[in-house]
Amino acid sequence: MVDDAADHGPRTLLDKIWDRHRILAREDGQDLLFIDRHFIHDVTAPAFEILRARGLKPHAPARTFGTADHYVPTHSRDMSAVNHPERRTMIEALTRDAGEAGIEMFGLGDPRQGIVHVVGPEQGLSLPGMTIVCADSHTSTHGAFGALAFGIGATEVGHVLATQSLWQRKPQWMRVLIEGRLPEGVTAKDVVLALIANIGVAGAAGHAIEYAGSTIAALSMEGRLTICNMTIEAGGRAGVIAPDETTFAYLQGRPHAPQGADWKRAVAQWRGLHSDPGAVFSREVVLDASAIAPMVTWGTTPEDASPIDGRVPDPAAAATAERREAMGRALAYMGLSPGTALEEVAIDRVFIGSCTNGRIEDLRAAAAVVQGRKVAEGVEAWVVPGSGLVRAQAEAEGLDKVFVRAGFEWRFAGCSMCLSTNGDTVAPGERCASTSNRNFVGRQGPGARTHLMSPAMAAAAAVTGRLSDVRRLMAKG
Ligand SMILES: CC(C)[C@H](C(=O)O)[C@@H](O)C(=O)O
Ligand code: SF4
Repeated sequence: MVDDAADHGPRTLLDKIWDRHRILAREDGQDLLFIDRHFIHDVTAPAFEILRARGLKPHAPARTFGTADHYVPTHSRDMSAVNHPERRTMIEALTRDAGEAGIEMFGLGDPRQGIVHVVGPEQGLSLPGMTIVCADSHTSTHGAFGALAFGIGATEVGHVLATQSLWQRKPQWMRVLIEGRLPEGVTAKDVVLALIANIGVAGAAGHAIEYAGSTIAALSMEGRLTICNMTIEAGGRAGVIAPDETTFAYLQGRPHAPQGADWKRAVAQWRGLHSDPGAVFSREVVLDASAIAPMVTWGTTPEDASPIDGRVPDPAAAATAERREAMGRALAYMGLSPGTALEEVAIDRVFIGSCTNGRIEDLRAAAAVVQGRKVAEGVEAWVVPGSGLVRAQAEAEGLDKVFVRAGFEWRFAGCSMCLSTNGDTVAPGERCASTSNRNFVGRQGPGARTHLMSPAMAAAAAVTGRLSDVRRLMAKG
């Protein structure tokens, strides 16, 4: 590998990871990077065709891990519940191809199965300093451990499977500094929605983001995963947080984390994974955590987000004609009128889950709001844990009972209604309070209207039947 670190000045975390993984540099500015970890899921299945067509086999199966998530049913764990031929084919093809290649697979029926971005961290497969790829845009999630993690396309999957390397152009490096204490009822999800509302869906285009500051330092590992997960919604290539004691405590003892003497050596090395004082960033954005309120989206991109105590904005007040038109279209799709108080908007469905907010702390936060309350009349509310292990943990804590008693459906792990590729959909015209990451037109089903928010806010919406300020419910106890 090329090691030109010696005579450098202060380096960023990205420089450090990049330099350690660069095998070759090409004149056009692309570098060949060694890839430590490759995740595959049921949508990746066709990539194996690329290999077969060229007579190739996966080069490093032990660095590759698979899970079935996008196409799996969430009302049952039985393969016979997949009554859609295309979905069944995708799951079966992945299972077969992974099996033949000697790739470990967390399939349907495996207690560790779940959404790829929940499973990787949970199993200790995503570690500081690694390069991590997956044919999925939300691979940015794994950057929360201080790894360089990003989504790749189908052809690139073939390249990584065959060579365990990938040609990449180094992104620019942007720092998002978040300082101060989060107010009561405000979570990592609100922070990242506030950031995207601030910089826009293309705000980090061409950049990898390093998140830093006292707010990030105080966040749990799960909160950090939520923030890195949504980096892609700001157009960022990757989101990274320097590893610290919180990171090490989360990883210690996980099945694939180093053990014993290896653990000690690894932690000693990981402590060097941070941007050096004086390292230069191409951009910096600063956010004041104490000024952030619980957020909800009202439009059809994650940028269309406002504090819950606000109103549906008026396109007439938009800065540009283009934005005015986009807002007008979004409000028409969402069935909302400018000036309506967000808290007056009635909802039909609630989805608590996804790789953004389907982890145990998310379910605990939602259950704390739901406890002793009932799902509002006419609302259909679901909890879809991010993995089988999250589901089991929640059951061990009795959270499933809190949800079921309140009238929620308690489902099995998968992507489910985040993208609806498994058939879990929101009906046309219905409005869904969702803890997922994208509120695009038709994302949760044709004509479905998505409002993004935190798990606690989604729980508040479930029990009131409207978009609601969770802080008020918390005050009542
Ligand atoms: C299906 C997959 C390729 C896609 C992604 O890239 O993110 C999906 O996970 C999503 O969230 O839209
Ligand atoms: S939960 Fe949603 S965002 Fe995450 S991988 Fe699945 S479909 Fe994509």
